[in-house]
Amino acid sequence: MMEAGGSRRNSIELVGVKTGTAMPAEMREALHLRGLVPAGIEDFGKQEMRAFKQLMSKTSNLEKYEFMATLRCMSVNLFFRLVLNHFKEVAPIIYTPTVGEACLNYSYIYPFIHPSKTSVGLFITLRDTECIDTVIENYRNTMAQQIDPEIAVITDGSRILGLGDLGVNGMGIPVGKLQLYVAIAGLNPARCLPIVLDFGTNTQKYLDDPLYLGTRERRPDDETFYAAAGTVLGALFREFPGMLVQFEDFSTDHAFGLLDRWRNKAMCFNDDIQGTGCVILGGFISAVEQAGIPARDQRILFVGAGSAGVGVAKQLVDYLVIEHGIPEDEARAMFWFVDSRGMITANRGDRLAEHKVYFARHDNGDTQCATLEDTVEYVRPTALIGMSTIYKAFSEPILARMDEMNPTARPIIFPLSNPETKAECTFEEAMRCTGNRVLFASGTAFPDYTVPETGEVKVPGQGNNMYVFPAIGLGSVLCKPERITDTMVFAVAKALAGSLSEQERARGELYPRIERIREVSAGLAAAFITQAVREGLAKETHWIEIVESGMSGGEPDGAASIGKYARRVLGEVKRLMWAPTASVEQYIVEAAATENPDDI
Ligand SMILES: O=C([O-])CC(=O)C(=O)O
Ligand SMILES: [Mg+2]
Repeated sequence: MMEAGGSRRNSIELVGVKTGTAMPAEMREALHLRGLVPAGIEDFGKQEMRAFKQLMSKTSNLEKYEFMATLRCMSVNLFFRLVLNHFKEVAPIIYTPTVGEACLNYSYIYPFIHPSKTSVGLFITLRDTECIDTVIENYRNTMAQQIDPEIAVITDGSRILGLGDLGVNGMGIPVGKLQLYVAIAGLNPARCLPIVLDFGTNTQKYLDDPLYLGTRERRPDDETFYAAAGTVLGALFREFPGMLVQFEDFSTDHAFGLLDRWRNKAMCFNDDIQGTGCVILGGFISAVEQAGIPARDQRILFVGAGSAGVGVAKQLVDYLVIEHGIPEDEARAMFWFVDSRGMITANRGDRLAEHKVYFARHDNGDTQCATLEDTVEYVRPTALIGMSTIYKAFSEPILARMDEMNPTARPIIFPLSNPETKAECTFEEAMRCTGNRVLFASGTAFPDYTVPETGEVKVPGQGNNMYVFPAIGLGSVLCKPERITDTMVFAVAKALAGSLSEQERARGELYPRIERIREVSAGLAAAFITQAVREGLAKETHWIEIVESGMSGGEPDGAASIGKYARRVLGEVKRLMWAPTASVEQYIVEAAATENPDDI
């Protein structure tokens, strides 16, 4: 096994380097390392402890992010063991909120070391789209063993979180999302492809910044954008048939435009529209169940009327119609919106953007509310949903009013803007101002809150799409639906609400504890696959058989039985999820079998 010479020897050396302090004695001998490395021979657990200690010793979150990014280049295996085994601490570093800070600084912290092959993503400029086949060929040549990617997360950096147009710096988002795909959904890291469409930026600061890494020009017009994006997507779907594309953080119009153009043609979804909608719906279902008033008595005030907010509200309407039998007109009348000009009404005097018309109020008579405060007094909401990216828009007086106005029902307050610097309020504020009664979900991660009087620790719900996109993606990658339908996404939202444990429910939580996210995601993926099979859209016949074997027992039809069918699928989903290798011996066997140990 240890003979030297040629690429075999190189491969063994690489394995040796990758195992680091875990390198077995005979490998050290064979590689002539006697005297060159410390004596201690460790297992992976020890390495993980040391890495975690080093990580935690960094004082700023950005330093922690950089540490993780470097670790990822050095050992995929160690990186993911750290993420998986310390998810609660590490997720906010590699993902939101720190990833936002990392994107803002992307051009400054870009590493000097060459990234490991698996972390290579695609940076595609407008010029590159003219020779897209070469770009894909180049990517292929970097891939070990020529395995095709099974998922791409793609952005053009034009609307990164709530931070705006960051251009190429937005690459941190597809990278971070895919790291969560591996940790949460067990996708193989070697088969994940982050892509940024570097078509320029309209942010002058970057155009003027000598260290900006992207294309130094303004963004193209719509026609050029759609043609160029179409060239890239067409090539990706052609070259990697069966690959899932997740659209991420495109400016709102393009997000909807791309989704409309591709959703019926290929396996794709938009995380900010469908993923965010799904996770909010899941949390909302749980909140409505716990609020203490009938669903149809909810009065829901949305703050921020971008198309994402409106899209989310429409999903809530569908839910109220389908699950609570409320007629659509009545369900729609349970919603109010506030934008920068105040409450959205049909007679406000301005021309409403197309997407706002559906929810514009017609029953306000002469009343117009110019501010959120006025609208709250007028609507007397039971639920306040923030998608405004306005920091502290839910001021303490507004939160206190939500408490006073809802003496019997528990107020629902969802500050969903992201990252923390854009959040409408914090968990601590919402708890304090509502006598700890709030049913809370935020877009960013907030710390736990200890109730001063009782010492009870309250855990904030994180209505972040990380609860669902990994499951939608995993489900898609496994059963390969011809397309991803709203009803498949709806099945995931319902399964998410259904995934709360007895204790979580008793504590008034709206989402399962983050530590359980991998297990929960497997269940959600199973619900997705089951629904895809039921809709006749799953192309992997393997799943059709498994789902049908579960259905053949004569169980009742209908959405409520999805969970039951899904359980039969769950075992198979779990079996197929990737996990980092825990034993050094196994790792060496795997690494020796691959051309490129960087990938494991
Ligand atoms: O990345 C996140 O944390 C959630 C998300 O998709 C966004 O805010 O665009
Ligand atoms: Mg996003």
